[in-house]
Amino acid sequence: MVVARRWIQCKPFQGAATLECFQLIEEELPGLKNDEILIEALYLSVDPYMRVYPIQVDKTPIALQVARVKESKNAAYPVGKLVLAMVGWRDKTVLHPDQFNPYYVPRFAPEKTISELPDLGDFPSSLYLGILGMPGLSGYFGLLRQCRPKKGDVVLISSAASAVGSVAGQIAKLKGCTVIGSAGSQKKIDWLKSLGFDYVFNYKETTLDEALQTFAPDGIDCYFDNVGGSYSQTALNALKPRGRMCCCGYISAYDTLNHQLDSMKDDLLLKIMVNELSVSGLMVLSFEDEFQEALSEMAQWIKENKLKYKETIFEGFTKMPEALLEIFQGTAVGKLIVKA
Ligand SMILES: NC(=O)C1=CN([C@@H]2O[C@H](COP(=O)(O)OP(=O)(O)OC[C@H]3O[C@@H](n4cnc5c(N)ncnc54)[C@H](OP(=O)(O)O)[C@@H]3O)[C@@H](O)[C@H]2O)C=CC1
Ligand SMILES: CCCCCC(=O)/C=C/[C@@H]1[C@@H](C/C=C\CCCC(=O)O)[C@@H](O)C[C@H]1O
Repeated sequence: MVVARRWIQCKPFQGAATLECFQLIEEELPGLKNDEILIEALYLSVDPYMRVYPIQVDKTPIALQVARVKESKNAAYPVGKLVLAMVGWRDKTVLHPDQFNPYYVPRFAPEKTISELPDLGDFPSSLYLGILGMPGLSGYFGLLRQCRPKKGDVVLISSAASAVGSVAGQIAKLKGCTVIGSAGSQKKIDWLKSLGFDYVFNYKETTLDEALQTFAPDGIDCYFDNVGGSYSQTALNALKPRGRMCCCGYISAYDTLNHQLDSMKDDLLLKIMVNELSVSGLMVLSFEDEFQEALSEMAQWIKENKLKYKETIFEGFTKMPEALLEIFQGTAVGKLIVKA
């Protein structure tokens, strides 16, 4: 008989989570059926998103773990094999390696519970939960694909000492950027300096406004957001024209909520992040080099009656103010023109 332990959330979150919200329980595991395996956790990831993830399995919060096969009735999973398993806060689990992931949500969790460890060479297996796992990949793709840093750019990273932020900031350095990072303790500040961050500050002692006045008086080119809220509003305001922002996290809010994010459903940054929205500002003169090509294409569409137009023409130069007011009264259809 194998006894497993798992944590359950025994009380609802009401504001900041407390230890009393969790209870450790024991349960006897069933014997293995054909093709099943018994795995034992070696390392479990602890991630901010666990506080708000919409699914628990029998009240057990989500977690990815590095686990070792302890018993097996599946030739493909011999005893001793290491796997990544999204089985939650459990120390031992009996499962079929191909089972559907009970924590599955499209875009948020994979369909399968078990996945292979990446074949990357001789690294401690715990790294596959951090820098060589989801957090590291978040820093990598969030910075390179969404911030798109260029050599010489000024890049701001919030929660810069976090698993995600520390990767994003180091990659920004590798790309030749000037990197500003914030964190909440001197120990983290010292670590960031050792990583080569150009400027670091403790956001609990220095406001972002003050830090940017000193470190980036001309503004920033990229902002890698891990925190949301007023910090991110300030960072947004500091972005230069055509600056880029990655909405990666909103940790300033997770532990202030009841279990779900519903109470923040209209928050712009949260919606952009969770729905992975691409939002871009436009000032059309930025496309001036392409105007001739665009006008030729539209002229051809008009000739082919594929693109149509309307005009509302006010007669006489003296009608300018009346025409402008008309725009906001909105009764005229089509482009407003004054025939002088
Ligand atoms: N979009 C995605 O796919 C992913 C997004 N993320 C997000 O990245 C961010 C970092 O995650 P991860 O690296 O795993 O985190 P870590 O657990 O490594 O670090 C979290 C840090 O966040 C800071 N923090 C905690 N509470 C607050 C608060 N109320 N206000 C401001 N900062 C706070 C603390 O550092 P300090 O206060 O010292 O800065 C804490 O150490 C999170 O927002 C997370 O949701 C993570 C993984 C994937
Ligand atoms: C707003 C929740 C946290 C978002 C940032 C983050 O840490 C993402 C982590 C993902 C995670 C999905 C997490 C939560 C999505 C639930 C949001 C909701 O609408 O309820 C998972 O996909 C692994 C990390 O990439």
